[in-house]
Amino acid sequence: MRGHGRPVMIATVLTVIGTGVGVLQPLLVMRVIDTAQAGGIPLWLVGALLGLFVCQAIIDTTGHYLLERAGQGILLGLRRRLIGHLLALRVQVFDTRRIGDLISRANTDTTVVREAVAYSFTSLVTSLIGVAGAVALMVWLNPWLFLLVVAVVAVAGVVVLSALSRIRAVSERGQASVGGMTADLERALVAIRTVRANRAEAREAERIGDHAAAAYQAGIRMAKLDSVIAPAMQLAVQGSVLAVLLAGGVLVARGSVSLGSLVAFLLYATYLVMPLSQLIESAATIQRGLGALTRVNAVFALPREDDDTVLRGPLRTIATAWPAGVTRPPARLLARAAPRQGQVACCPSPERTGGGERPAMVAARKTAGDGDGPAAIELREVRFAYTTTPVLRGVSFRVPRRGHVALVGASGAGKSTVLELVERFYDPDEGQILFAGRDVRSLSRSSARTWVNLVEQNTPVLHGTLRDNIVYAMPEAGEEEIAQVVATAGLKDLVSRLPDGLHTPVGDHGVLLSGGERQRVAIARALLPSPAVLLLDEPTSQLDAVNERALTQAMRRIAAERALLVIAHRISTVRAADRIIVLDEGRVIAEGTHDELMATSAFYRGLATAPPARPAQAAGERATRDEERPPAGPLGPPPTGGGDSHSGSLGPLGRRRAGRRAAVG
Ligand SMILES: Nc1ncnc2c1ncn2[C@@H]1O[C@H](COP(=O)(O)OP(=O)(O)OP(=O)(O)O)[C@@H](O)[C@H]1O
Repeated sequence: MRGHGRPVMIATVLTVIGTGVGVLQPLLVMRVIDTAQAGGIPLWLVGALLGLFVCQAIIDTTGHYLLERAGQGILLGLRRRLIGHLLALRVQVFDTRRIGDLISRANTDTTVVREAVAYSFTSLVTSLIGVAGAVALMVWLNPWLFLLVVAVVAVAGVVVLSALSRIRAVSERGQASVGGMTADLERALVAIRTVRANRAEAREAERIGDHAAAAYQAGIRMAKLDSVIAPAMQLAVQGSVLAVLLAGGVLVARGSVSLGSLVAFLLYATYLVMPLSQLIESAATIQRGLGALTRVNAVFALPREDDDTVLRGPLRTIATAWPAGVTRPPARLLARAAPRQGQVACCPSPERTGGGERPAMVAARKTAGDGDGPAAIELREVRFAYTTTPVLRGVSFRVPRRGHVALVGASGAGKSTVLELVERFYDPDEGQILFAGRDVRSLSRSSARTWVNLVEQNTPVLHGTLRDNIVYAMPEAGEEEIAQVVATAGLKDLVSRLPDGLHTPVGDHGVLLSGGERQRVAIARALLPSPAVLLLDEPTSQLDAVNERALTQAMRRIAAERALLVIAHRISTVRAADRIIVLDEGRVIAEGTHDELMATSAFYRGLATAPPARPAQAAGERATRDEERPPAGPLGPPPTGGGDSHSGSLGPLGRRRAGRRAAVG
C-alpha cells in the first residue's frame, strides 16, 4: 500500500464519518418516536434525519470511489513491479519454472491481493469503529439486552472462526490450480501444430481440464466455507433481533423500557451485526489475499539477474573498446548500456592506454594473434555445470576481432552452453571469459550484451511487423541503418515480396515466415545494434541449400567487419570458417582450419567424413561415448538436394538440442 496511503486514509476517514453519521440516525429515530408518543411530530428532527441519510450516501459513495481507485493503483503498482521482476529473473529460473504459472501469478493472484488490501483494510478499520460505537451505545441503552446479543453472536462466532482459519490454505490451492491450468494451456497453445499433428487435442484438453477441475474443487471448498460464514452471520442478526424483540417487548410491556429506546436498541443490534459480518468478510478476503500474496511473494523471492557478480570495483561499460574500423554501435545504444549513475566508470580504450594497461589486457593482446588488440572473446579454463554434472571442463579458446570462427562437436558437447556463458545467461563456475581483454564479470551485463549479440537456435520472431522485429534492440533506428542490415542478412528479396514490405505483420512467433526467413530476420535484428561479436547457434539448421548459400554469404559479409562465432553442424558452414574449434565432452580437443584439422585431428576427420546419419541419429539418438569414437560424424545431405560432402551436415553435431528445445513443454 506504500504510495497509496493518502487516498486509503481519506477513504477510511470518510467511511468512519459515514459510519458515525449512520450511528447517529437511531438516536434521532428514538427522539422522533418518543416525541411522537408525547403527542407531536418534530419536523426539524425528521429533516435532520433525512439530511444525515443523504450525507451518509454522499460520503459513502466518495469513500467507495477513492478506495476503488486506490485498489486499482495498488494493483497497477504490484503488477508493474512483478512484471519488471519477471523480466529481470536469472535465466536459470526459467529452466525450472513454468511460464504459464508465472503469468497466472501476475494476472489473477495480483487481483486477489488487490481485493484484500484496499477494501479489507478500510472495512476492517471502519467495522471495528462501527462495532465499538454500537457496543458502547447498546451498553448505554440497556446492558442486559446487550448481553443477550453477545450470547447469540458468540455462538455464530465460533462457527465463523473455524471456517476462517481454513480459507487461506484453500485459496492458495485454488490459485495454484489456476496457475497450473494457465501453464498447461500455454504449453498446448504455443505448440498447437505439434498438438494437432500428434492428435493430442483430447489428451491436452483432459490434462488442462484436470487443473480446471482442481480449481473447481477448491472453489467448491471455498463456497462451503463461505456458505457457513454468511448464514452464521445472518442467523446471528436474526437471532439477536428475535431475542431482543422478545426480551425487550416484555420490558416495554412492563414499562421498564421506553418503546423508543427498544427501537434504537434493535437498530444498534443490526448495526453491530452488520459491521461484525463485514469484519468477518474482510478477514476472509484478507485470508484469500494472503494466500495469493504468498504466491506473488514467491516470485519476488526468485533471484534477479542483477550485476551481483562484479569482480572488483565499479561496473564498467565496454563502450570504448570497439577496434578501429569496426562499426561501433550508435552512441545512444552505448549510453543505454552504461551502468546507472554511481556505477559508471568507462574503461579506457585498450588502444589508448599504452603503458597503463592492466596485465590481463597485455597478456590477451600478446596471445590474441589477430593484430587488433586483445581477442574479441577469450575463454580461459572455463568450467561450468547447470546442475551437478560438469558440462564444460576447462574450455579455452580465442575469437579474434574479425573473422569467422566455427564451434563444432558432437551433440551435448557443450557448444550452446559456451554461447550461453558468453551472452552471460549463466556465469562460469571457474575460469574467465574476457571481452577485449576484460573479465566480463567486471562489466555490467548490459555493457557485455552490447559487445556480443546472440541469434538463438530456435530463433523467436516476435508478434508485430517485420520492421518491429528488426529494430527490436534499437526502436529509434533510421531507415538507412535498417536497409543496411536487411541487405547484409539477405532479406531484400523477402521485403520486396511482402505486400507491405517491412511493415508486413509476421504473425504470432513469426508463423507467417519460413524457418530460413525467421533465421535471417533474427540475424538482421542482432546486427542492427552493431555488436562487436555476433554469436549464431546453428544458423543453417533449418535452411535448404539455396538459403544456406545466402546465409553463408551474409556470414562472410559480417565476418569481414566483426567477429562471428558460429555453432555449425553443416560442413559447408564449417568449411567457410577461418578457424574451427572442436569441442568434445566439454573440452577443446582441436583447433585450426578445415584443412589443418583434416590433417591433424582424427576426431574432426571422423565428423567430416563419416557416412550420412540415419534419421534417428540425426534426430538426436546419441550413441554411447565409446561407440562414438571415432565419431560416426556423417556429412549428411542438406534438407533439400545436394548430397556432396560440402553441403552435408555433421550428423551427430547438434541435432538433439533442436529436438529438446522444440519439445512440447
Ligand atoms: N538449461 C539446462 N539445464 C540443465 N542441463 C542443460 C541445460 N542446457 C543444456 N544442458 C545439458 O548440458 C549439456 C550440453 O548441452 P549443450 O546444449 O551445450 O550441447 P550442444 O553441444 O550445444 O548440443 P547440440 O549440438 O545438441 O545443441 C547437455 O548434456 C545438456 O543436456
